[in-house]
Amino acid sequence: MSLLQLHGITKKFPQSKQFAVKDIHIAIEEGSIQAIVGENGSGKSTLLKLIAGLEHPDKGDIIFSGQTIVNGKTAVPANQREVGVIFEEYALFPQMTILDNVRQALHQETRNARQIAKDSLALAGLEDSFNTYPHQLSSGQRQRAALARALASRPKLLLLDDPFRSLDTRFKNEISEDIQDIVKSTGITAIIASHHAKDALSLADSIAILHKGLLQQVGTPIEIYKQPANAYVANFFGKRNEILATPTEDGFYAGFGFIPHLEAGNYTGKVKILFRSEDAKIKKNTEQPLSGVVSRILFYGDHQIVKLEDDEGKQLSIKAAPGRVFEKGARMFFTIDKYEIEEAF
Ligand SMILES: Nc1ncnc2c1ncn2[C@@H]1O[C@H](COP(=O)(O)OP(=O)(O)OP(=O)(O)O)[C@@H](O)[C@H]1O
Repeated sequence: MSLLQLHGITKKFPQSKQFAVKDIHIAIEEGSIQAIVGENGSGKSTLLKLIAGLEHPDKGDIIFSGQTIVNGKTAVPANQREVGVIFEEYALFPQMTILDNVRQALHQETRNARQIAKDSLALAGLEDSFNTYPHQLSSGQRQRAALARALASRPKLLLLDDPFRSLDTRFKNEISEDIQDIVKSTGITAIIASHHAKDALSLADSIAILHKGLLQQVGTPIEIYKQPANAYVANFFGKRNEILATPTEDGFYAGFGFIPHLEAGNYTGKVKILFRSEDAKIKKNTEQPLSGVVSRILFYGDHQIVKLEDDEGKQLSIKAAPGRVFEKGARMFFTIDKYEIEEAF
């Protein structure tokens, strides 16, 4: 069942020429983690603010937990929506301990506020730091404290705006796993905005991609990665190789050699062959119709990327196992297991 539905949400700021978000339709399942990803300025924060009630859309409706909370000019105020937010602008108060920071987020009349704040901090993994001040915490711990503060009032929906922004990989992975655990154990629904595509792939149940305020695709991480709706989405999750090729009856000729393809004859003009570095394989067998000369080897610990060049200096990248030894200048043979074809012009 959907907890949240956006219907045709559109917002343009008066000072701006472009729409911040335009005609957004999306339904978010209860208890799920929805990632909203996109480059800087794509409209992620605006969308979260519209959901939180911190901005009002020019057009569109929002239905939250079965109730219409935004409809034309009318809207339920932000403080009456059961939404917890983690925005960079709402940093922790530096002069308060983190326990007081979390308590302060609760209603004054809340009974057992101290205990609730402690429970929230414990849920966010900060049971040993109640009396510390924000400056005494690491950036990862501060992010946890912000999480505890947003969770304290037990919202139905948690909005996190780029929670990994200033975290290094270790903290990022830890917090990412904790957010997953917390969401799944409390039943809270979370929407996480991030400009980092890879974080979203491992964390979210569903991913929505925004580009210049327009929704490009919504789907599971596997759908988005394996069946991108367009070239923008495909490249957002890692730039694809692009080889220019000429069709013949039974395949395509490219600078790297021949790519057999039974329906190549259906194409009249030049095409682009598009594939990810993991969809090609370097072979020991030298009787492959595709080859290139190693121009660069990039080692990443758990894998390496080998760049091959054709005779005209055009490059492509192939992912290889970390233990394999490659030599710059050597000719390597390869296959492309999965690719897309696009008309070039
Ligand atoms: N208060 C505002 N006044 C005017 N323009 C704004 C305002 N807030 C956002 N914008 C504009 O709306 C567009 C979307 O901005 P938004 O902050 O939502 O993007 P974002 O994807 O969250 O970017 P980032 O990753 O940099 O935070 C941008 O062009 C931005 O300049």
